[in-house]
Amino acid sequence: MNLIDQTFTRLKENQKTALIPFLTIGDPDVDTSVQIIAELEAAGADIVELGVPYSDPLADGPVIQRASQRALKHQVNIVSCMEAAVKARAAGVKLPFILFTYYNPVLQFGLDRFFEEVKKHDISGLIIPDLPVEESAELTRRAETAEIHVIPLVAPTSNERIKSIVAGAKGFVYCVSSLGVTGERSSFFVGVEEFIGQVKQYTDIPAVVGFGISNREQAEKFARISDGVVVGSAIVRQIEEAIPLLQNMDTRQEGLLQIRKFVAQLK
Ligand SMILES: O=P(O)(O)OC[C@@H](O)[C@@H](O)c1c[nH]c2ccccc12
Repeated sequence: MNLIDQTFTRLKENQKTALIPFLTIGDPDVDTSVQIIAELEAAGADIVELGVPYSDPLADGPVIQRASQRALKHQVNIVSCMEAAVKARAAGVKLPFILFTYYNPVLQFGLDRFFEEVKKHDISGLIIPDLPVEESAELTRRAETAEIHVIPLVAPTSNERIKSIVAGAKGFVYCVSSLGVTGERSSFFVGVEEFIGQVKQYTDIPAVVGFGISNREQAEKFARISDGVVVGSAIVRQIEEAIPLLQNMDTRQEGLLQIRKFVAQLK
């Protein structure tokens, strides 16, 4: 059974909601990312999104754009991100890994080789926000063969398309809480509760909410109406602010603890 499914089964039995952090792998470097993944688990994360840095992150706000730029400075690519998953697993991290990547790096890599590598590197799920509709059938078919879940994203404006987007979906459905790009927000799409209710009508798999969630109050609000909450930019900002501490051996532990504490208070 896919690790993502196992995780949601366990959470459901304990009436808990998933906390799913996102981080850009290679920011500030891959080995630090591996250590941060261990901190995220220690802080109570249930699943982690491993972000592949990309030069043209259309759907990302400034915080994740800056993180991608820092990672790309030392040529972090899709394989380094998969290697980070293996290193984290070797370090004892039990969390399911979702590889988050734009479609272009996958295309460059080639689907055959991509799925060989993904399978070898203990990846349980994929999120590809700009996956072209005409490509999704082929990619989903290959993913299913490799027992990897392609997580669909639904937006508040998806309306009648929600049914077709979530039909046959595996893992969970990623409900985007607001229009626009990723980044901390003080308000969300007006009808976001109804939107999540709509999604849950069309599917039995967990409905997870992301975009803009940056503090405990917001996380609690969405945890009450969904099966999981994704937090990215707020955590990536914590990493960005901790970089001076992380890059000095004397203060590295303090930097890691700072990140862990921020995530723990979300859980
Ligand atoms: O950063 P936020 O606002 O907390 O949103 C989660 C988001 O970072 C993560 O899931 C993600 C990063 N880049 C994306 C692009 C599209 C959709 C989702 C994402």
